[in-house]
Amino acid sequence: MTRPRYTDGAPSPLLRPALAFARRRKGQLGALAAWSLLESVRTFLTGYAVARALDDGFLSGDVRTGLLWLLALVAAALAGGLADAGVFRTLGGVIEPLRDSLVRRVVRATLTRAVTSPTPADTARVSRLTAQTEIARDAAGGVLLTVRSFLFTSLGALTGLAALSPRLLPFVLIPLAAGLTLFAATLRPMAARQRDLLDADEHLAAFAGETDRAARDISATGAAPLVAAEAAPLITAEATAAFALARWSAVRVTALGLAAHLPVAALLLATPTLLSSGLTPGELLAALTYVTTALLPAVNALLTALGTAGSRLVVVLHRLLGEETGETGPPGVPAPSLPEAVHTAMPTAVRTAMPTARHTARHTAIATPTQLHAKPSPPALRPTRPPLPAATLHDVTFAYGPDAAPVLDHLDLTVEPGEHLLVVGPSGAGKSTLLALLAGTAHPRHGQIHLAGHTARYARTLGTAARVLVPQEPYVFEAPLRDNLTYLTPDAPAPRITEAIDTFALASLASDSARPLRPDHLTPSERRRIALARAWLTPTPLLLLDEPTAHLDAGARAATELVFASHPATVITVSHHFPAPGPGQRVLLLDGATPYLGTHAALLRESALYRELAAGLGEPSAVGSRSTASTSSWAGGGHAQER
Ligand SMILES: Nc1ncnc2c1ncn2[C@@H]1O[C@H](COP(=O)(O)OP(=O)(O)OP(=O)(O)O)[C@@H](O)[C@H]1O
Repeated sequence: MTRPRYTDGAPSPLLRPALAFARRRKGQLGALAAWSLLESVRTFLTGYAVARALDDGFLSGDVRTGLLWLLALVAAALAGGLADAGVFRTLGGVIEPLRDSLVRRVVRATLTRAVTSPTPADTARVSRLTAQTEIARDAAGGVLLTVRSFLFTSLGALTGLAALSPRLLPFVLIPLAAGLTLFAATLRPMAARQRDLLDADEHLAAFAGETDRAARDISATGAAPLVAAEAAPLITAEATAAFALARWSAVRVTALGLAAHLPVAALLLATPTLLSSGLTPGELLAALTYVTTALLPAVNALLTALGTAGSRLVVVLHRLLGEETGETGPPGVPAPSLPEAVHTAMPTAVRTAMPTARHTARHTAIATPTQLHAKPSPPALRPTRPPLPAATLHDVTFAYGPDAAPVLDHLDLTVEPGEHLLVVGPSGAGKSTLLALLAGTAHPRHGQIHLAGHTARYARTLGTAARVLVPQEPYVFEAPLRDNLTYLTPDAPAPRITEAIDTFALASLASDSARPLRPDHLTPSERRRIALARAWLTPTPLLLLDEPTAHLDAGARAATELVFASHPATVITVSHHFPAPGPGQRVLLLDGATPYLGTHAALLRESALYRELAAGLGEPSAVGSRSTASTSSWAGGGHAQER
């Protein structure tokens, strides 16, 4: 799934709100700095008092002076305690308003979206995001506390080192700077890797959940190999993301070693040189005290806090502030809610070869009968001007297996919105394969397929909002007729369901509304009519019908052809039977080597195979009548390829 790639770790999107917040809280931040300065004093004294106690006191035989400096150490510890109390008291004044501000922003954004968005409001969003503000509050508190502690502890320690002897500074400053630089370099890639891992984990978990729920359907249709094939890349993606994150974690450990441990080693190694150049034992011990009791823990805490709470804070703030601007989903489509994210990873075999039980937020309100006769408006895909083609295939090649001969070979095709395309051809020519590619259940070896501008792979995650496939073997499950019909549109209004039952002559199966259907007791015609009615009930912009009239008697066939002929969606129908192409209606003839696209009349003129099919398999009356009615030129659409 393509999300907008927030460059996690990149401060720019968060910097402005953070600075604005800091400006508003200048007073509290000033108080925090004042208390923290006391912490610097404590750190300063921690080393300085040790040096003086040794050099001026115990090593010079002046025990009293030594004890006085030790007393200063105790006073420093007490001052540190005071500083800690002050810091925690002041911290609340900074962090609580941050939480309040985030909650306000999230609620405002959610309510605004609920009022302005045509899609149903996701009321769970408020509580979900309020929980995220709590995470932001905790993480921000932790990060602020640790960064502040590091800065003021370092200030105290470095001032102390400079006061003891400026020669000590390079032994600490150089490795510290190197370690922190290396750590900073890991922030952005590591945040990105963390996000990758989170994404991969979410996709895999959602896929596993849906697979579990769809287990019955998967086993009923023998779709297990397809599901396994779909799971494999998700598992690989998660493993790859975890390895990448582990590699960056190793770099981070190196950074910690450089910043925190190398100064100790450097000081120990340089001890002879430092002592011989005039440094006193007290000063050396004080330097080691600064490094081991102040700097090392502060650096450790800083890197750990930034690596964990910091990353979490960046991700959560991106989500919260992205929520406010609506930047939480792929560009060009509405932001996905959780059910859609789940639907995204749903096994395709269950989603399209069989309809899914899950109704996603992308489904718009069911069209009324009058709306059905209006111009189609794709329910979830944002309108664009000029309208995008309903479907395009660009240089598409597909074969069942790496060594198999291609079923479709470098096929180009453009289907305009609202167009009704008929696909014909001899058995095995690849008609069902073409529908599978459009539905996203098969993927081309080469070339691109788009539905309303979205790749077929992505479009399939939109479910019925992108397309509905009625396969050759319609799927009916053991449940009452109504459940079977509303499988794709659970909130279909009762009058529409009644209309579907009438239109597809299903009244005999609806007499006992609570009685589950027994799929094995249904005739092929009944199964097909149920699947057609189910598809007809959806407000999908693209219907893919594979042999919709197979097994139907003449009356049902005529009714079906009529109802789909006036359907406002783009309809691509594969049929051995010629359902009387209308004037100007384009027909795609697949015959393996040379697919032809044109009107019925043009194909009759140009293709012997088409004439043969029309004469042998079609309905002579329909073909005959239409052949005189069709006056459009060859390849009338202009976009399609005549090959
Ligand atoms: N799952 C599959 N594995 C391997 N080959 C397949 C598979 N499905 C179809 N084929 C082969 O691909 C070719 C195209 O099949 P497809 O079902 O798309 O043709 P079709 O034109 O729809 O045929 P029909 O009109 O008989 O339904 C055929 O040779 C078929 O045997």
